[in-house]
Amino acid sequence: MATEQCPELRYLSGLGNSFSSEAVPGSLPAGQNSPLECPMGLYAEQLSGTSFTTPRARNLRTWLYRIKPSVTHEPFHPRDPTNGRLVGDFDSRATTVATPTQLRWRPAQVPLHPTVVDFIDGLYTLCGAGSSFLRHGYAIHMYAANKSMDGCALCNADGDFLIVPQQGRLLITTECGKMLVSPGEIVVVPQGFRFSVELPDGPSRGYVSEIFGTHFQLPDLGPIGNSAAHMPLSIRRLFSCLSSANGLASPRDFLSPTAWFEQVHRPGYTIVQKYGGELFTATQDFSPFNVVAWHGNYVPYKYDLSRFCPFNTVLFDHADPSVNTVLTAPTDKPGVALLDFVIFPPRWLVAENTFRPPYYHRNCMSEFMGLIYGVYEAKADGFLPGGASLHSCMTPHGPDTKTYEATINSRSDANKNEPFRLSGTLAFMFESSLIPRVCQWALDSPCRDLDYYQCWIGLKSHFSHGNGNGATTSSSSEPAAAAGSADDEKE
Ligand SMILES: O=C(O)Cc1cc(O)ccc1O
Ligand SMILES: [Fe+2]
Repeated sequence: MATEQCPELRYLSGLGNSFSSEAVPGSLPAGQNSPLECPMGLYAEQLSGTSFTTPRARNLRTWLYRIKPSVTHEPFHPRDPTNGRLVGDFDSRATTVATPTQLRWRPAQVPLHPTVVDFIDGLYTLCGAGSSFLRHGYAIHMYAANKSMDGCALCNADGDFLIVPQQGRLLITTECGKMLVSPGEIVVVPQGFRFSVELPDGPSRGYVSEIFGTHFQLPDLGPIGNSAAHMPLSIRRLFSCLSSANGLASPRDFLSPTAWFEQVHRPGYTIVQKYGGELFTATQDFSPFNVVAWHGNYVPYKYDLSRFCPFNTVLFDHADPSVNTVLTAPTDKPGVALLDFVIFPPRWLVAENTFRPPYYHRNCMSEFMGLIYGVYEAKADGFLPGGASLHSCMTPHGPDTKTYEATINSRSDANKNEPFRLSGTLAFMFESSLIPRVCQWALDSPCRDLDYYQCWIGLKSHFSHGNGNGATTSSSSEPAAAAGSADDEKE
């Protein structure tokens, strides 16, 4: 359905807010959640995103006022045909393997007519860790689809979906209302919401991260938000625009839907329940999008990544990518994420005497990357929009040979320290403290770039010792000439 046919697309602004929305004035009960009789004869139903006993600051739940309750359906059965490429439990060796190899995939071909694939059948897992049953872990999926879901809704009992469309818009109908999500935006559909995905542009593909047992939140701003807190008041006044808790993603740019419902008799309407990574179906004779009013703080939301206010170094050295975390799903360990969603948006690079592309590194966290458009700053070749890469725990990675050589060769340019605007690019990373196991079908995929390692093989030694004889010793008493000249340039 095109947007022009959706004048009802209106949003509520703010992340973590308690919202109220009614599609018909007067349909929301006043002053209580479950009156003896709800306005207009509606049923009250609570959807809990956290345990009843979760402390108030993190407690998430929404009250839905609907024409018929969700429970009115036939029994669940394993779905036939099953998708077969979804995993919710990575502790089993049946479908996944451990590999420290650097992995990269070319973009998946979106199925072509006459093959028809909707969002449910087009969704496949690449890797993940932990278990949806144990409420700890995550899965990384991708989707490639060419047909709107019709007569069915998906309900993910396993976790929250963070969907990153790369090609084609998604018109997502949820029990809270509708959202239109374009490439360059992301959408979060929390655990348990029934939703249906239409493809107004036809062929579509994108990335999905799924988290088990927790929810996304904004990262703390720490010294970014409090940067002037320790300064004298007079200075703080001067910098008043910088001293409040701003920067990165702002809560008001997160948009949630407004109540929308349909009252239709739909025999054979199918609820597809993703439960433990497996799909089950149950039929009912009405649309699940029958919520006339709702209130609460457990809601789907979308976010336009161009609203993100990136931070970076303004003098020297390369900031760690965590500086541009959009959303984080925490673990119980402070500062250690179950899954961070980080972006590499268009921005100014201004660091002086600095290797500006990402550094070479090995990370105790595991990094899955995707590219929405443009060229990623560490990969001159081979990492394409719609493609993906995985560098697991302690697997070395960094700029490809072409990027390294181009950067190093620019050291003699007169303008090497000039500000440079990185434009027309949007990459992202799902970064996790849990080590992923990789699905066998992802390793065997025709999209797998088996030559990925070659992008670093050409990196040659630039080591120059000064005495020209090429002999190497375990230590040197000579000062390093290159380091000395670098220091000279600093001030
Ligand atoms: O590996 C990557 O490309 C992601 C990344 C980017 C960066 O600027 C610094 C560290 C890092 O892991
Ligand atoms: Fe990295």
